[in-house]
Amino acid sequence: MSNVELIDGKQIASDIREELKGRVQELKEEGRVPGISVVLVGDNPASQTYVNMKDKAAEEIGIYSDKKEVSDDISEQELLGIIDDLNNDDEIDGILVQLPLPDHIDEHKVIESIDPAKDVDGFHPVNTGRLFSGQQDKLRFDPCTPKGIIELIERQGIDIEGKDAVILGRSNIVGKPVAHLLIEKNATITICHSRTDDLAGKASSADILVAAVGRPEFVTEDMVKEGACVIDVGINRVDGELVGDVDFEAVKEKAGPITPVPGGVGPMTIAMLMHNTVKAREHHGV
Ligand SMILES: NC(=O)C1=CN([C@@H]2O[C@H](COP(=O)(O)OP(=O)(O)OC[C@H]3O[C@@H](n4cnc5c(N)ncnc54)[C@H](OP(=O)(O)O)[C@@H]3O)[C@@H](O)[C@H]2O)C=CC1
Ligand SMILES: Nc1nc(=O)c2c([nH]1)NC[C@@H]1CN(c3ccc(C(=O)N[C@@H](CCC(=O)O)C(=O)O)cc3)C=[N+]21
Repeated sequence: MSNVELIDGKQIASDIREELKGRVQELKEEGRVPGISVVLVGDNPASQTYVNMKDKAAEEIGIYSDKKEVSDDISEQELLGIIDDLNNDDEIDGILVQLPLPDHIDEHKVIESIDPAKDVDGFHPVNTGRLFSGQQDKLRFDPCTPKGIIELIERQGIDIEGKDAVILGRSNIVGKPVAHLLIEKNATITICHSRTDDLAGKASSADILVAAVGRPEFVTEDMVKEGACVIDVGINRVDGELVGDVDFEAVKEKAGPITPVPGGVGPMTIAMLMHNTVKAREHHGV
C-alpha cells in the first residue's frame, strides 16, 4: 500500500476557478466582466502553450481575454506603445507580458510601463515593493506562482506558521516572492541558490521545501526530511516529457504532502492569474 499524500493542484485550481465563476457572474450583472490582455512576443512554443491555457481558463470563468501576438523583432518603443494602449483601455483590467522577452528589449522597462493596478502578474516594482514591505491594506497583486504555492499548502490543510521553509532558487518570479509570502505567513525561511554551501543539508532540515531551480529531478531523497511538505515548481522538458525539479519517484514515500508535475503548481499559476484579474476588475469598477 502506498502512503503518498499527493497535493492535487489540478483539482484545487479547478475549485478556485469554480469560485471565481460565481464572482464573475456578479460583476457581469453589475455591468462589465473582467478583462485580461496577454502580450506575446515571438513564437516560442512553450509560451504558446501557457497563453492557450490562460485563454481556456478565462473562457471557462467568463473573463474576457484578448491576445496581442507580435513578432520577436518588434522594437521596444512599439511594445511600450501597445502597453500604453492597454493601460488606457477601459475593457482591460489585467495586462500580462509573457516572459522572457527577446534580448534587445529591456524587461524591467517593459514591466515598469504597465499600470500597477493592471499588473496581474505582480511583477511591477509597486507591487513587489508592497509585498516586500508587507502592505496588505493597499491594492497589491502578488505574483501568481508564489501565491499559488501558498494557496496549495493552505488548502491542503497544512499550517505554515512557525515552520522551517527552505526555498531552492532566488529568481524574481518565484524564489524571492515566495520567500516573502512565507514570511508573511510566519514561516522561518532559508533561500538557497547556486552558491549555497551544503544545499542538501539545508534542504533536508525543511518542514516545507520549495524547489524552483529549473533542473530536472534536482531534489533527491537525501535532500528531504521525513514527512516534509514538498512543492515542485519546476517545469522542464526532457525528451518531450514534462519533468519537475524533484525526483518524484525517489522522494514521494519519504516526503509528506507532495505536488506532482504536471498537475501541481502549474494549474495554480493560471488560477491565481484569474484571481488577480477579478481583483483588478473589482478595483477598477464598471
Ligand atoms: N509552474 C509554474 O507555474 C512555473 C514554473 N516555473 C519553472 O520553475 C523553475 C524555476 O524557474 P525560475 O525561478 O524562473 O528560474 P531561474 O532560472 O530564473 O532561477 C533558477 C534559480 O535556481 C538556482 N539554481 C540553478 N541551478 C542550481 C543548482 N545547481 N544549485 C542550486 N541552485 C541552483 C539559480 O541560482 P543563481 O541565482 O545562483 O543562479 C536561480 O536562483 C523552472 O523549471 C521554470 O520552468 C517558472 C515559473 C512558473
Ligand atoms: N509574464 C509571465 N507570467 C507567467 O506566469 C509566466 C511567464 N511570463 N512565462 C513562463 C512562466 C511559466 N508559467 C507556467 C504557467 C502554467 C503552467 C502549467 O499549467 N503547467 C501544466 C502543464 C502544462 C504542459 O503540459 O505543458 C502543469 O504543470 O500541470 C506552467 C508554467 C507561467 N509563466
